[in-house]
Amino acid sequence: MAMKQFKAESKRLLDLMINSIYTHHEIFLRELISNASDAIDKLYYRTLKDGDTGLNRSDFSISIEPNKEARTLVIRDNGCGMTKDELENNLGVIAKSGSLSFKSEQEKSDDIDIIGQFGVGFYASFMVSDKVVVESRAFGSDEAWRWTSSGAEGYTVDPCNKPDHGTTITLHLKPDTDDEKFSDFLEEFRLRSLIKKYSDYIRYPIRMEVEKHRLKEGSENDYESYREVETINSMVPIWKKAKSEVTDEEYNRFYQEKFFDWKAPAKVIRTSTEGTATYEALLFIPSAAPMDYYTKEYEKGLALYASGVLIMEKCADLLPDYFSFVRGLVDSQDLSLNISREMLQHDRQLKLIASRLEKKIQSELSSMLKNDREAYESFFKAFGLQLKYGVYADYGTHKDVLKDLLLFASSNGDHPTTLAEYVSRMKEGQTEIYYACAETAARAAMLPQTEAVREKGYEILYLTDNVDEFALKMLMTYDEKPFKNVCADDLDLRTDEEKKEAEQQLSENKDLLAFLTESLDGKVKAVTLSNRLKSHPVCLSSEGAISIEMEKVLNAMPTGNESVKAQRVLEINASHPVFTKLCALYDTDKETLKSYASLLYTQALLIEGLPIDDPVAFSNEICKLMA
Ligand SMILES: Nc1ncnc2c1ncn2[C@@H]1O[C@H](COP(=O)(O)OP(=O)(O)OP(=O)(O)O)[C@@H](O)[C@H]1O
Repeated sequence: MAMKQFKAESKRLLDLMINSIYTHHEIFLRELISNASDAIDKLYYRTLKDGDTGLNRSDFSISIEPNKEARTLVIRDNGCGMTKDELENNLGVIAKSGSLSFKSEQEKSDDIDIIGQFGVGFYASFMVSDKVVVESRAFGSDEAWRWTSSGAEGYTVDPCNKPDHGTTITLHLKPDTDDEKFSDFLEEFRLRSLIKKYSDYIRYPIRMEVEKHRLKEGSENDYESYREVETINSMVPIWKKAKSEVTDEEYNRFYQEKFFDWKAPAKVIRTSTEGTATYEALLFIPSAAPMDYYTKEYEKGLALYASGVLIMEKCADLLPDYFSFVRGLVDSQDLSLNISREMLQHDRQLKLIASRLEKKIQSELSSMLKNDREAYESFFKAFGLQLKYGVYADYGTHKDVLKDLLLFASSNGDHPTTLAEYVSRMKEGQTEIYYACAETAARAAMLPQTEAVREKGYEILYLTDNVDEFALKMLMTYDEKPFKNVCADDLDLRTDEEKKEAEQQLSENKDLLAFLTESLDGKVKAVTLSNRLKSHPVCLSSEGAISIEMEKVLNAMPTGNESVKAQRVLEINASHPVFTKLCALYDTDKETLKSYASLLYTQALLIEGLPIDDPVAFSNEICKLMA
């Protein structure tokens, strides 16, 4: 058959594999064994479900056959096999083509990352081979096909003879170089250790002919060697092994291989129950968010096994959205193999398992927060946003699960705080939990409105994510203490005496303030004297439920319309020299006063990080003053 070309993306990946400077060439074997195991899974699943294959579990196996003379390594399985079309579609096009597109063009030389982050699967064979031959016969088909490729220039597919169903992959190993002896991959010892290292938990026997020794018949000390096929892997899935038998390293490796993460997980959770719902679960909290985590490409879910047989790769119903970062699997004997996706959604057992897992994840995170603060803070950096969305979502239904897992920056120091810690530090007489919103904690700290609160010795939470204030609004209170935005117009920290004094000042300046309000022509609801400003001349506050920060967030949403507006109030500091000036102008020069009102309002907008209506006019006004 004529040579066919690889699809562009596949060719790119293939080039990377062939010229790989990646040091872990050995992973090719793990990839091919995993594929073989997946292919057997498919056929075994069909065997259990339909019972029409005439096969038993004990019929399935994977075999590894090194041949030093021919310099080939064969990986053989009796799984589902591939039709001609499947051979072309599966091996001519990279399955996870999406993974590659995450990497931008300029980064593509960094092949270590790509290999580490995404399973490269079948193409890994080209890291060690200069020619790969795949012979396959789909179960139930009477034809077999041979796919051959010597690398990036393309591949051919021809008919071949293959008596049994399944797939046989023959790797023609590259010649040895000074840096790497590819012929090592034909050594029994090396192959055995690779199988143990990477594929021990594969649930089908991985067989290899090995050299053994025994006493010669009739002799007492004369040994002879002989060859025998041996099962190399222990076959017990990692989640079925006794906890004491599995090392942290093994869990990490399992996680990294199964979920294509180049970092070890932040936490491994192993849990099982018996009774109304019997299951074993092995869960992982990743230490960093995958690149697609905060996009709609990311799919949450846990792998679901029924008595050790994989029935679904990603069962979304097992995880609430706010814990969507958790990866792992659940194996339960209560589930039927025949269960469909739709039925699963209504399955009581599954609901029960999901709710237990939710509690378990919550309690593990709490204990991490308590016992390993550093790890928790780095977890929260990666996934805290998801937890905060969780508080806000579904009308706050899940707030009790999540409220003690939240962290916020605060005026208390460089480390983020929990709400409970904040409350424990509240001063006598403090009744509210104060917060300020801005793009960064540093900017929040600079807001003029924070000054008076800090001066009282009250701590302030600095909210820097868009969702933060919405989440706090959903919580309403923590430990019965209401949350209070330092920019809210009804924040009042004054003593009765101070209040009285201020009231008098307000009535004395009534006309001036009314004039300023009017001259701002609807831009603010009112201009008033501030009860919170200390050294700054002006600030904006908001009246009612929508804060200025919420207005910003809502209007920035793609679906937002500009009609959501906070009720703005311009506050002026009566102790500031600028105010004295305003009073004087009111009596002598109302035109200049009008322009000052506009300047002060624009300054307040800038301080809040809000866009100004007419930057050119603002600049002209300033220049006029300077000249
Ligand atoms: N031994 C095999 N038997 C049957 N089908 C196979 C075999 N090896 C590979 N395939 C098919 O080829 C496809 C591509 O394999 P490849 O290893 O490149 O990607 P993958 O297994 O889908 O992804 P990954 O290895 O990254 O999990 C597989 O999805 C599978 O359909």
